[in-house]
Amino acid sequence: MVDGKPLRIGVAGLGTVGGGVLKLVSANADLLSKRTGRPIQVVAVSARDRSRDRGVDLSNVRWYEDAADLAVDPDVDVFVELIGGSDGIAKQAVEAALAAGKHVVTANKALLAHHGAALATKAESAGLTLAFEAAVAGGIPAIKGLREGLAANNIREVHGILNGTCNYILTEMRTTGRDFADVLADAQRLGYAEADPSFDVDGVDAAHKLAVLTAVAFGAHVDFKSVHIEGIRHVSALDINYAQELGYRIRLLGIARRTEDGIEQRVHPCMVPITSPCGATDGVFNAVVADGDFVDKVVLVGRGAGAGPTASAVVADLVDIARGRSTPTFGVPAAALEPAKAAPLSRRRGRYYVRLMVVDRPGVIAEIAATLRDQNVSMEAFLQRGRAPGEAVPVVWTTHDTDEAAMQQALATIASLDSVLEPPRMIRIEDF
Ligand SMILES: NC(=O)c1ccc[n+]([C@@H]2O[C@H](COP(=O)([O-])OP(=O)(O)OC[C@H]3O[C@@H](n4cnc5c(N)ncnc54)[C@H](O)[C@@H]3O)[C@@H](O)[C@H]2O)c1
Ligand SMILES: N[C@@H](CCO)C(=O)O
Ligand code: NA
Repeated sequence: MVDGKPLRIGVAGLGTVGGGVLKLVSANADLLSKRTGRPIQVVAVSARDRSRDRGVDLSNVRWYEDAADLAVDPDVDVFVELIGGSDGIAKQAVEAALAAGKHVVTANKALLAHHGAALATKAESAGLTLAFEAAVAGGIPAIKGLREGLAANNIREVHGILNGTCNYILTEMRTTGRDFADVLADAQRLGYAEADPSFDVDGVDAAHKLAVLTAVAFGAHVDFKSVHIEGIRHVSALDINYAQELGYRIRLLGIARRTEDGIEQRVHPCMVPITSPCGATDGVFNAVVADGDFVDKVVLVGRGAGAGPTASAVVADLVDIARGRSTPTFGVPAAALEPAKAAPLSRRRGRYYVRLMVVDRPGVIAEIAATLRDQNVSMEAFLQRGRAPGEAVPVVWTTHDTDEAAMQQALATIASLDSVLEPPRMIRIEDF
């Protein structure tokens, strides 16, 4: 219902994203009002540090020490949760807002990954909107793109670069040779990283987003616990250089696919062709690639983190609410979401890159080749550069299509060989 009355917003959390939302709502006030037929006004906020200058005049805005009190303010129409965390105050305040009849907009993928289905049920049964465009792939309209734009399709697969911090780190390591810790500190300074950056580099943040994206893509229950998760801590400069030589980029990807066994969900470093959509997406940019049965492949690329892009997504959700538009939270009503059925990663069939550090002595390669033969793993390319008799040298190969289970078995055997000095580094190759 659009009646020209202001849409009254309460914002909890005024950090990177909250600050960005305040700025956007103020800077583009006229535009938003023209587009929705009513002003969007921030009337209340809750934040830890009242004295901090956020570059926006908050003198006429109500302050709350406790976000849960803001959530039930009778003069707030929409509660915007930008605090973060899967439980604690964020969950408590969102639940309080829904119970008090407020629409909720959140950027909190951790909350949605753990409690998305339950919160959607609460919102829908009260006729309220729970919106979260900012939670997945920052400024990219990935949720709306899938849920509204591709609503006519059976989605076969969705994959993408879902963590800006990791893509920024991998890009900077390749293009500048800087080391991991140094680039991560940069990403934190730029407002890309999570409060606990291990969520970024260990793949957990991308897995939160993938679980939410999967639910929207397939109309299935959010099933975070079934996501296979590996992060980027083990990706070395050596691997990044070998990837380049082989025609690939290393990306942390989230991949969700419908298979005969159920829905496969995985987050791990991948090698993808340099010219593929994900291979060509550098820096803090994210990419989301969806494959629908009628539309075929659709690619969305944009900034995945940072104040401006994330605020853009939060406010787009506010525009929907101001216009009175509503869509089932995950594309189908919460009661009709398909029960989670997870396909195991052991059923993956595909190509692999492997790097070993071995003692440079005769017979080592023959031992490795014998292990691969025993597991029916077929080598595609093999690289060994330079000689350093008696010392550690890298040995790299790629495989033809191989079963994950066979690959894991071969790697376990290879890891136990005396001549292999470090745990084997394996990166899955995806020829998207
Ligand atoms: N930074 C990004 O690029 C980005 C992008 C998409 C989504 N997100 C998500 O947005 C949310 C916020 O992220 P951020 O980067 O702005 O984090 P941030 O740490 O910069 O901001 C969070 C703010 O919440 C405040 N806060 C903490 N506890 C509070 C409480 N009890 N009451 C009120 N305020 C409280 C903190 O003081 C802080 O200012 C998180 O869920 C995050 O995952 C962030
Ligand atoms: N830490 C997240 C923020 C965006 O959700 C990232 O780097 O992608
Ligand atoms: Na988004």
